[in-house]
Formats: sequence, structure tokens, C-alpha cells
Amino acid sequence: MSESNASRNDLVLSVNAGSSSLKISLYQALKYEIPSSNHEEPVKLLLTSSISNISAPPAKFSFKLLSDADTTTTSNNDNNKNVKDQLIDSIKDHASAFAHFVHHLVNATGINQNRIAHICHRVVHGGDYHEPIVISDETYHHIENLSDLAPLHNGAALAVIKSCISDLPNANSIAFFDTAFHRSIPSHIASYAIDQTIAKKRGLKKYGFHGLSYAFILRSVAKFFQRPADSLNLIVLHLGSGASACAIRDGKSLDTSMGLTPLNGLPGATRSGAIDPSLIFHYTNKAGRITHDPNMAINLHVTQAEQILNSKSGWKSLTGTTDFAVISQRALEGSEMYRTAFDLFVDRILNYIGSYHLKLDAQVDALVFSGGIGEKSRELRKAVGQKLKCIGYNNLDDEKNTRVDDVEGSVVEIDVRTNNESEKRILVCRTDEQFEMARQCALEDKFW
Ligand SMILES: Nc1ncnc2c1ncn2[C@@H]1O[C@H](COP(=O)(O)OP(=O)(O)O)[C@@H](O)[C@H]1O
Ligand SMILES: CC(=O)OP(=O)(O)O
Ligand SMILES: [Mg+2]
Repeated sequence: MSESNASRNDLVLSVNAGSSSLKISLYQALKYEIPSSNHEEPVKLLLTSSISNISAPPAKFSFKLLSDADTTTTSNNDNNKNVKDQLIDSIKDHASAFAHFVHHLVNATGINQNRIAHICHRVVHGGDYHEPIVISDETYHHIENLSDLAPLHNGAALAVIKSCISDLPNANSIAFFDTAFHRSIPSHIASYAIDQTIAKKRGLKKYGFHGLSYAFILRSVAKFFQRPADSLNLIVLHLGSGASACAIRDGKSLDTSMGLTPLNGLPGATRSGAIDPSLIFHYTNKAGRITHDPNMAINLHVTQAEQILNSKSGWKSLTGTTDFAVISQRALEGSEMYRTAFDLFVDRILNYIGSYHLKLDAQVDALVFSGGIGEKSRELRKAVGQKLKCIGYNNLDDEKNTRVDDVEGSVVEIDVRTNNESEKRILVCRTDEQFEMARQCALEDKFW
């Protein structure tokens, strides 16, 4: 590390608190590099780390320092720095996961934590906050007040923000919101058909999530097509522990499948996705029946229903595992239970592709798969891809679909090109919410 870098606060740490994982990347902001125009992007990746299975311990810790990272290290032995899937019993929640990361960062790499200028936090629900915002007492409480609308996420992000304020006091914590990308959704699409006085008073509308991911994907696909982002119409599937779909028109979110909370829409690892709302009242036979005496209802806890639908449903409830790789493998082997779960997911995904295709007047440039399942499950992509031909998408190319992992870059095309002007492409995008935050942070002069 050069002397000038050592004394500079030029590092940006990006922290992504997902429902059951913590993904962290460290970047060097290239603002002070001269000439800065030599760099295609304003940040350079130094390391990535992830802690998964936080809600189903033992948690798995991974840490990868990039070989060209310009750092001073305490050890020449890469084995001490780089860790793959190490089981860590002491990690019980997002705060202890973050503490484990910081300990490893300082002890194994020797990176001076005082060099971190900014910590970017992915905050899933921002309500009506549309811009990234520096954490203060006021913004912290705003996010806290929204925690009930993102029960698996906002609390986890706040726990990490709290650790950063106490353990890394020299760094600025900045919140980046998943909801911000969807502020363009027109009001007739974002509104629910309920009493509008109550809806306005309580902010009951579609907010939409995974927005940092959609922003990254939109920019990456624009670069791939060498077209301006605001000329693109896309249907994007972000399929991870939480799964959602988004219709993008002229580079802006037109509609998305999650709603007031990240529970609606597609099913996920432990989430039911969309259900008939009345199902809640029929889940237990202790609930009264509206056609009998409604006052007979006993032990009917709506909060308990919310917890069941968020944490005890989805793949976990259908198959016992949250790992979609296991589900697709067992489905292929012929197990009926796994086959039902797999087919159910394909069915729900098609609901959104069909309706978004119409909403975009069939003027779609590409369908994009992303998120852990979208990026890794060739079986899921194949099953969905086979249904698209009838609405004018190119054929899925089996060879390209199988070899996605062998191709470098953010975007991989998996269809058979026809060179027809009106062809609709099928793409895979390796989304990166951490990069999206670090990039926005580096480009925003007010933060520096
Ligand atoms: N090889 C694979 N095939 C199918 N699904 C996979 C594979 N690898 C990972 N996944 C799925 O990806 C999910 C994680 O996706 P990811 O987007 O990283 O989730 P999140 O950020 O929401 O925690 C896992 O729960 C797993 O089901
Ligand atoms: C919004 C959401 O569901 O996020 P994740 O998929 O990271 O849990
Ligand atoms: Mg995620």
C-alpha cells in the first residue's frame, strides 16, 4: 500500500442485511486517483464476505480478499485470510455476524479500519425516503418505525448500523433503500382497493423491494446492449431467499410483485408470497367463522399469522429445506413433494411474466434472471424459458443455459440469437447490491 493511501479515508464498506444472510464487500473509492478518467467504475473491489444461514444456525462464514487488493497484510498465508464456508457457532444474529466479519478483517488482513470513510447499509424499507441518507437520530428512528413493514429486514439492518456506530465511529453510516427504485410506480398500480382515507393515513400502498438489485441489473443490461438505460423495457426476476419480479418501462419501475411489505408476490425461502388474505382466518380451527358468530374467535393473533407467513412458510414449509438447489435436484429425481414446490414456483413466476408482458405492450427487450436461484438454477431457467416462446421470446439455448458459470461478466445471454430486430432476449445477470451502493456513494459528492 502506498503511503498516501495509508493515510486516506478512501474505503467504502457495503453491508447487505438479507433475511437470513449478511453480504459484505469492501471497496476503494477511486476519487483521489489521478487521472480518475482511467477507471470505468468509481470504486475498486478489495474483498467480499458472506455469512449465510444466520436464522438456521450454525452460520456459514466466507471471506475472499482479491489478489490485487492493495493492502498491508499481517500474514503471507492466504489460507488465514481467505475462508470458505466455515461453520461459526458464535454467530446468532446479524450483529454477531458483523462483529465476526470486523474481527476477521482487522486480524487476518491488517486493513486499517480507520481507512473506512463510509459504510453503506442496504435498508429494505425506506417508506417515502427516496434518496440515500446519512444515519442520524432522526433517520434511525424513521427506519425503526418502518420495521413492522419489513420484519425480516429493517431490524437486522439497524442492528448492524448500531454496531457500526459504536465499533467503527470514524465511518459515516449511510442508508440505501430497496424501495427507492420503485418510486416511479404509477398511483393506480401502487394503490390497494381499500378505504383511501385509511390507506393515506397509514401509508398502505405498494412500495416494492429489491430496488438496489434492479438498479444494478438495469445499468448492467444497458451496458450489455450498449443502449441508454432509459430506452429499455425489461421483465426482471430477482429470485433469492426473497423473490420478486419487476416490470421496467423506459428504464423505470412500472410494477413489481412485492407490496406494502416483502411478503407479497412470489414465494421465498420461508415466505408464502401472495395468498388469499382470508386464508389467515381459516389457518386454524380456533378462529371464528364469519357466517357463525364472529365473536366466537379465540386465540386469533394476526401478528402470529404474519410471523407464520413470513418465517414458517415458503420452501421451508413445503419441503423442509430452504435450499432451492436441493429442491430442483430432488424434483428431477422424481420426488413428488419437491416437484410440487418447483412447479408451484414456475407457475407463480409465469403469472408475473404474463401480466408484465401485457403491461409493457409486448415491447420487451429482455427477460432477466437474477438472485441466487435465478443465477444458479439452470433447471428453473429452463422450465420458465420453455413457456416463453409463444409470446415471442427467443428459444432458450440449452448449452448457453448450462454454461452460465463459465462466462465472465455481469450479464450472460442464454437464448438462441435470431438477429430479428424485434427479438426478445433471455439474460442472466449476476446482481450485486453491495456494488450498487458503493458506486452510488462514490458518485455522490455530498458524501465526500
Ligand atoms: N446451485 C443452486 N441452484 C439453485 N438454487 C440455488 C443454488 N445456489 C443457491 N441457490 C439458492 O439461492 C438462495 C440464496 O439467494 P440469494 O440471492 O443469495 O439470497 P439472499 O440474498 O436473499 O439471502 C438460496 O436460498 C438457495 O435456495
Ligand atoms: C426484500 C427481500 O426479500 O430481500 P432478501 O431477498 O435479501 O431477503
Ligand atoms: Mg438478497
